[in-house]
Amino acid sequence: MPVTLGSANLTPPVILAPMAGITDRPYRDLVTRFGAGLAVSEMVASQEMVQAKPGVRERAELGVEAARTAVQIAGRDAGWMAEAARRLAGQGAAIIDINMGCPAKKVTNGYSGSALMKTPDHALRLIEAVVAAVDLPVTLKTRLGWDEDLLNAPDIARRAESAGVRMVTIHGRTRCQFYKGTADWDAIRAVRDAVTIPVIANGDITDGAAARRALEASGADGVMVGRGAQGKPWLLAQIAHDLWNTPAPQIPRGGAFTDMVATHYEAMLGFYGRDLGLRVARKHLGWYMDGAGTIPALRRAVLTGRDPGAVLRLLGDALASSGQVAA
Ligand SMILES: Cc1cc2nc3c(=O)[nH]c(=O)nc-3n(C[C@H](O)[C@H](O)[C@H](O)COP(=O)(O)O)c2cc1C
Repeated sequence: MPVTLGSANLTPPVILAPMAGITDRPYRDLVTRFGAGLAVSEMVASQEMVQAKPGVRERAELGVEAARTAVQIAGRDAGWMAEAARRLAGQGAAIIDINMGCPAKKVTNGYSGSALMKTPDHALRLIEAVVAAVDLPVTLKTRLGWDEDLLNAPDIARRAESAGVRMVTIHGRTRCQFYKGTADWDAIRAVRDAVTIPVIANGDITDGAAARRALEASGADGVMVGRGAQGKPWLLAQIAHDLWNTPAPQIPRGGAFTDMVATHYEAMLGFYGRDLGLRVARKHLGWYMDGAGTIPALRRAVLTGRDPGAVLRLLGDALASSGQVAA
């Protein structure tokens, strides 16, 4: 079970997936406090970060659990990527992760993200530049390939290992699948067989049973969980407990759940400021209320509220009258 990368100890090897607009500092803090092995930041566009474009700095800002934070960088230019990695290392990132999996057209049209899988020689030069730029472990996140005709994740992973990459995470879909269908955990085994570094399986892992099946199918060393943890920041610790009998997380119920949600909400307002904080918070509040079984009218009132103080009061009422809290 132990996975270590330099001074970073990823035990338990259950990792919060990078998710743009979601895995910001307040949420990573919350998930790592429950007991995740590592949390990966949402992707930071390397050039924009180095040029200090508005809004980019906050996304990379490290949380209190910096030792358990990987910062993910995206881009297609080796120079910008290396410089971004250098600066993030200076800010205390424990690990630099390279994005080679994002399927969004606005990213792939610029030949970044998963489009790098179509130009592996170029991708390797970029990886080498990042590895040379920092003393930290560098990791890589890819998909199985661009499409069914180019399933080159094993080859890229093998070359990345030779270039000094210390761990690869594979989302078990191709770029052309986007998020459709189901993740193919069996296909990740070819990557496991191609390298000696840790391999992490990702895609559609939503509980301990799915994590166990993903590990059996892929032979991977750990799992990465994204959407399944939305509204359930304890899920990664629960998966680790189910698989490796690590301490069970205290899943908050009743007033403790309301307190956790309120604290997360206030952390988002504090981190982003009032207006942007409220916009970002709506996503998380919606997931919490879905999980709590909040009745639609109360849910609507919370999600359309404009005054942050009133939203907090409405949220307390909505959760107090929900099934989860009453249980
Ligand atoms: C809203 C959203 C944003 C995402 N942003 C990123 C990102 O910034 N970098 C990245 O490598 N993957 C990103 N992903 C992909 C996830 O990291 C993960 O690979 C994918 O969601 C599959 O895992 P899951 O089924 O556990 O969610 C994103 C996914 C979602 C749903």
